[in-house]
Amino acid sequence: MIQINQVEKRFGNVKALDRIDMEIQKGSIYGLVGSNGAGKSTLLRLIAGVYSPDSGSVSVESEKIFENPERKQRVFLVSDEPYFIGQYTLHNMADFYCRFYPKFNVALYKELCELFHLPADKKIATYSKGMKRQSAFLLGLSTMPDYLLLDECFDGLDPVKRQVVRKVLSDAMAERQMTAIISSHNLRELDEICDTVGILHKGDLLYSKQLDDLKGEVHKIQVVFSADISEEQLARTVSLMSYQATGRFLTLIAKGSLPEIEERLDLLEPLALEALPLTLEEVFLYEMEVKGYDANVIFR
Ligand SMILES: Nc1ncnc2c1ncn2[C@@H]1O[C@H](COP(=O)(O)OP(=O)(O)OP(=O)(O)O)[C@@H](O)[C@H]1O
Repeated sequence: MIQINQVEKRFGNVKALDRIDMEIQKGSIYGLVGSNGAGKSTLLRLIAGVYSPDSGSVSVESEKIFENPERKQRVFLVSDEPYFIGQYTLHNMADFYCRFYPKFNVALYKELCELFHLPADKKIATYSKGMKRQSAFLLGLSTMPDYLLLDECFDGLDPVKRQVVRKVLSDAMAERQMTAIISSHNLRELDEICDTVGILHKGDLLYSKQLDDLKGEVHKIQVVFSADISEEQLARTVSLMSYQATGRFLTLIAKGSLPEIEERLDLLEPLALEALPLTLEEVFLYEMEVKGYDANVIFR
């Protein structure tokens, strides 16, 4: 498990992280979302032990990570700007990593090269941006980390490659309880991959929750009543997050368990009632609006 307690990190007079508390369970795929400058890379670098916090603590399996070579061996950070040596091919990079990571898994590396269809004998400098990101990901995974930190490395991957990444990550989790943290600007990209999501905004962790819990808590319901029902009346009936009316045809977003919401709305004798699925993006949007944040600022 990764434990982050009251972590603060400043760069000069910029407070990149402001007393963050967070726990990331072993074996989970945690999505870290936030706009530019929210503090995602800083947080990942603190977890990887690249930075030390100005105050608070970052622990991996109950030991502080900074200046802890043994713990650092178990964490691998794939940077948002992956670094490859000058004229190296992917195979050259794999040989390089082999020297520094005793657990580097050559069989897995070769399997991943085939899965991603990467020309491993060509210079990485000639690869596209997406190919470089895939290369950094597969090299990182081949070092067999217990904790793989991925800084925006899926942004811009096509849907087929995202599926491959998802499968490879879930295999690693099933086989050896690997934990992954993926940062992104894009909730949609994380929806399919992650089981837990946290939102960072201007150095604050606004939210951290398991997706199943989150999606089970917020519901979109279309309902038609025979009589006029006011917003106030609805708000007294259910925990109303949003409300739109077109005549007597209402679309509401409500919080709570779905059977309970439906039962309560039934008391108002609707002519028709239907619950519709919400995307993760919509759920966050409503949650953030209720908390008084402008979701358009957070997710752009
Ligand atoms: N090495 C540094 N020196 C000075 N300021 C920094 C440094 N690293 C980060 N910052 C500042 O800390 C804040 C958080 O930056 P960070 O890179 O963690 O955000 P981010 O969420 O990863 O952003 P992006 O999505 O744009 O990559 C920003 O205001 C940034 O300018």
